[in-house]
Amino acid sequence: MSSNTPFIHFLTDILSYILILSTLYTLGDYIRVLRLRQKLPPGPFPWPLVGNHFQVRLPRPWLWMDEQSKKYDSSPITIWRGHRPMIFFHDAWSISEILDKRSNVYSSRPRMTMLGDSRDATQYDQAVLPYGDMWRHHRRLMHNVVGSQAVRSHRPIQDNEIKILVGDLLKRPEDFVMAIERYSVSVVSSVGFGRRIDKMDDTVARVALKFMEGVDMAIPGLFMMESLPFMLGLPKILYPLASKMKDSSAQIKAFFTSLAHEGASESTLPNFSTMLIQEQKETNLSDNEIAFLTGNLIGGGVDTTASTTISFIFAMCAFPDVQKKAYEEINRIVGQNRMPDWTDKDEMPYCGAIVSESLRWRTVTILGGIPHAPIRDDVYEDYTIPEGTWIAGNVWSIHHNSKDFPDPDRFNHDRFLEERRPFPNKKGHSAFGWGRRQCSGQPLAEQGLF
Ligand code: HEM
Repeated sequence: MSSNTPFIHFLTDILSYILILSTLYTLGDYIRVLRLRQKLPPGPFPWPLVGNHFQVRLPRPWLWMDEQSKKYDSSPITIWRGHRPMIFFHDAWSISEILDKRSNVYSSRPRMTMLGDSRDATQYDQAVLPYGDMWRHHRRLMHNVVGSQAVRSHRPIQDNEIKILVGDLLKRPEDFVMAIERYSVSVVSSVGFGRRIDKMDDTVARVALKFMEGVDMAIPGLFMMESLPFMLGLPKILYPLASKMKDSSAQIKAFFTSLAHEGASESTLPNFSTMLIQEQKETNLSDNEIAFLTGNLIGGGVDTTASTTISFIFAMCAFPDVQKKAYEEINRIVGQNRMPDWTDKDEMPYCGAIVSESLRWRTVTILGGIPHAPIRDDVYEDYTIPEGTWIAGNVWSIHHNSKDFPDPDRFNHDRFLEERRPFPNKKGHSAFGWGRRQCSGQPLAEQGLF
């Protein structure tokens, strides 16, 4: 008999224990999921460990969810990311009931692996911070730079950048996407760091393009790590994405920290970075928080505004009758000798309605942007929603509901002009989210889109 035999026995015993314990854990966990499932809105049957990860139909999961909502005849449906539930609402009224009317409960964020932990953002980033003092502090700082009063001071920046954009579009119409992206980056970079962007090969513009890849992070079914968070700790050789995320997040944070310090010390124009570095002297705002606050201008403000503008151009090509009406309005109110500006807005209802319809027709934050979470267990209809549950709106379904938006695929700005059909908010659409977590940059985005 070999001298290795006791060691081999020992190893086999250990492996058997590990196997038995993992099987028991998986079984116990699955029983917990199945019990919890009975108290939640309906949805497809989850598998052990991975939940519905492999059932979500990509690349457009909002269409699959819409089918599920119809199949179960329910606005809220439950999809499982691993053993954690996500509830997606499919009409404007039920999501508003929860996120607007119960905003005292539903203004936190769920723990997220991709958008939060993998970017080391959970403790520092306003967009994913749990509801609390730090989030309120960040929200107030952001409001000081892109709130409805503050954005008036950015009009000259937007006005100049729009003139350059129009020039670029006239010179090279085939490059319209790049011209619009440059415009969007330049506006937020000027506001954030006092630094204009001339060309798309500028470093800030390249980082902004990288950020655009990040919009998918809150889409269910795309990243296994979201269903199995322990994968974030796996070594590079087993799961390269985890290390890649951590490395690129460290680089992006260092980049925005130095850009903010540079903006505060070198730019002669008033900017957000100057305000934050001053705030850092008076409060305990960390460099990490400054990196995310300034980075959010780029992360939140570039792709959203650029994509909405691009959708608007597509709509004008596909629906020339709308374009004709807008052109007539501009000619009537502004004439041929100057550009429209914000003082004309009240007299240009068609153009205002076209902005709203662009945000509705092809909403960029199609699954509501970032999910909300309740700060405690809550009862909604017959369901008990546990604290921390991922709650989001399927904005594709909400904006394609023919009861609220008849003939929804038609770009019809008249729906924002006519006698308003009832809608849970005054704007008549849900592109900017709900309740206390509604988009911070909405005033800047709307001012720019007009
Ligand atoms: C068309 C343009 C935009 C759209 C459609 C949009 C949409 C959204 C949506 C749906 C959310 C999530 C809201 C919720 O949780 O209920 C959000 C959050 C946010 N947006 Fe925007 N956004 C736009 C432009 C901007 C701009 C220009 C900025 C910054 C200058 C910005 C900064 C943010 C921030 C910081 C949050 C996180 C808010 C929080 O958690 O407190 N967004 N946005």
